[in-house]
Amino acid sequence: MMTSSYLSIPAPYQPFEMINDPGTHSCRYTMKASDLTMMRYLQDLHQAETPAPVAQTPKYHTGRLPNSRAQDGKPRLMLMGQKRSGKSSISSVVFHKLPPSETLYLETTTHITKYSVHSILDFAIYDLPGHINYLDDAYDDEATFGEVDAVIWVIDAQDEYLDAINALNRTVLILQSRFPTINVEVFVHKVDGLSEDYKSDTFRDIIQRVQDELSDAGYDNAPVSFYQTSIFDDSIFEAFSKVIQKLIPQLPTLESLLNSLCSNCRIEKAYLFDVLSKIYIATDTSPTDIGSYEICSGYIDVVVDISEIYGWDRPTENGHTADEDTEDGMQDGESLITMEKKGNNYLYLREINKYLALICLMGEDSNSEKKVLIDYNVGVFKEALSKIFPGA
Ligand SMILES: Nc1nc2c(ncn2[C@@H]2O[C@H](COP(=O)(O)OP(=O)(O)OP(=O)(O)O)[C@@H](O)[C@H]2O)c(=O)[nH]1
Repeated sequence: MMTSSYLSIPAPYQPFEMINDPGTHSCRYTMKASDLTMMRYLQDLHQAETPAPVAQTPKYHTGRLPNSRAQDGKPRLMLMGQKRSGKSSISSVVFHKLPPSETLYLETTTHITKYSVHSILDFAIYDLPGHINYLDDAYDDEATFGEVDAVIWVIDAQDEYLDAINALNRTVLILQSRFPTINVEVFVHKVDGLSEDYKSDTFRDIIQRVQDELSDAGYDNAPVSFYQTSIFDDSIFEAFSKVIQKLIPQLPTLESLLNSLCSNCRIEKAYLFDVLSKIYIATDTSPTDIGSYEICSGYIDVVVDISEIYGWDRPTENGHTADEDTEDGMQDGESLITMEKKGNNYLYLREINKYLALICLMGEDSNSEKKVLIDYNVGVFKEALSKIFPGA
């Protein structure tokens, strides 16, 4: 991979495309329909901010956070599962950047541990000790689950998992009867040590056992999803991204903005990343594959490392920077990287605000000569985001 990375270069703000006119041997500038489409999105945003009401009840609640007693819009997630299934390792790797190999030395969790994540969407993760049965009569369900938006149930796929499934089934049935709005996210974890065949057999078996139990109890449409995860690759970040996305009320708006950006700028895939956690809070609706996520997340690692050396203070809300010597015009970090093996393809990164970065895998016909136009459309996208997340 050859890099042509130019961090810290201010993005030109150019709404026009230069068109060569062969008849007159002259150039003219024209505003493209694509720009107008993005403009229209921007103008419609005040309506788009709240998802349109749907006739049928959605399968998942999409961020209205019905359990939040505090009404602060902050999602609360709970990590549950048998002891040694990998709960603390997951939160340490994803949110504290602990190298996966060092999770070997993590001590058993003895009390509920809270991790607060400060991002575009502040959220809290509670790590529950695996040896305590919270469904026991000694525990108050309302106090434990009353404010939770999603339960992440971790199953160790390398271990005997029948007990874990029984405990999960009991929990899901109680949640369905008492807290039906809580999303249950099952992480079939530690799949790194399994052969491909055994991995997919185990995954299918776990899904089947949970679904059978649910449909026997009459809950055919329970909000339960399954993921194969491991802390030794990007699968844990991908799974967490999908869990968090379900709790973002603005997701439909973000997706339609990204779709529009992709079609107007011939982008193959666009991700909106929370830079520090490497969780993507939205992507366009074209099919996702772990390969493109891995390329983008690797790119973020490189950019974060370089920014630690060459970065600058971002302007605060009143437009001043903590370090007033910062050059004028350096508002957004941006970077391009060329992937030699993939012909003309390149990756485009643009900082959106102090938490978010947009990363795009550009399509074949979107060569870097069109960068001015892409910059312009990304500028419009960024403006739209500042309306969706005011104050970010
Ligand atoms: N192979 C493999 N091992 C993992 C993975 N995730 C965690 N582990 C290992 O699993 C062991 C238990 O991990 P913990 O995170 O302490 O488990 P826990 O669920 O928090 O355990 P309790 O605190 O007892 O509830 C550690 O030795 C980790 O290194 C994974 O994805 N793959």
